[in-house]
Amino acid sequence: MTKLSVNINKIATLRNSRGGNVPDLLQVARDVQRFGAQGVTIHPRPDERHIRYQDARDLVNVVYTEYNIEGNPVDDFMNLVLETNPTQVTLVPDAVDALTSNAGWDTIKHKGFLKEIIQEFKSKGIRTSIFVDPVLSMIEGAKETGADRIELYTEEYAVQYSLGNERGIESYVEASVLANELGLGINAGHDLSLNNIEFFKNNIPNLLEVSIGHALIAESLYLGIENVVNMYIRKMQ
Ligand SMILES: CC(=O)[C@@H](O)[C@H](O)COP(=O)(O)O
Ligand SMILES: NCC(=O)COP(=O)(O)O
Repeated sequence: MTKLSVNINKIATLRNSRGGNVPDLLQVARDVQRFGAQGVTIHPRPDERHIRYQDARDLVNVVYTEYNIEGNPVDDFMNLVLETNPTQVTLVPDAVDALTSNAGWDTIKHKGFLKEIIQEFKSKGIRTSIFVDPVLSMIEGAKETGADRIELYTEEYAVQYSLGNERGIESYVEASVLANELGLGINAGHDLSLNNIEFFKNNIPNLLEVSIGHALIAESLYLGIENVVNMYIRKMQ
């Protein structure tokens, strides 16, 4: 079964825009789990533009499904993850000023760095995932880092699918076949949506988790968040 982990970054974006607590991030986290989501994802960035570090702490007692914290492993992020002890940490090579995540790790160039960090998280019982492009050498490098899983960076898939090019899935299928052979778990995320999720899910062998936020929250403005969560779950059955 492919688990849906709802990324609630954009709930925090809306909340922060007025400085108060509307929408209530913790209540949305409770509700998406009640609606059937099997996980909650956050991506606290150094500038705390949406998710604040305190949100990550507050969510520890709210998330009873799978808690996934994503981010660039700078010292503050490392300390936050070790303090909150989530189900999973997903390492993302984001620049501090990046508008959003826009690249996977070079798992060959950064193998030593990643190995050390991953070992530290694993020693605390935290499942580790690294954000990668669907490039075979990067998948092989990911295995060398000792990561439990990869998260396939799906922006390019989403772009190609939106242009009607279903062949955009091919590199992701090849990467997934290799990951399965290497014993790496497969997660995926970035720009997945109600429009493209079914084709992706049906073509990726042993896809364990998708983390979806931006499109899901936007779609919920029209269709309602409970309805949208269940639409994703039905499309992945
Ligand atoms: C790694 C990934 O693709 C998501 O975490 C994405 O970075 C969401 O971040 P924003 O919500 O800041 O765009
Ligand atoms: N890891 C991807 C994620 O958490 C959400 O990405 P997006 O759906 O906001 O593009």
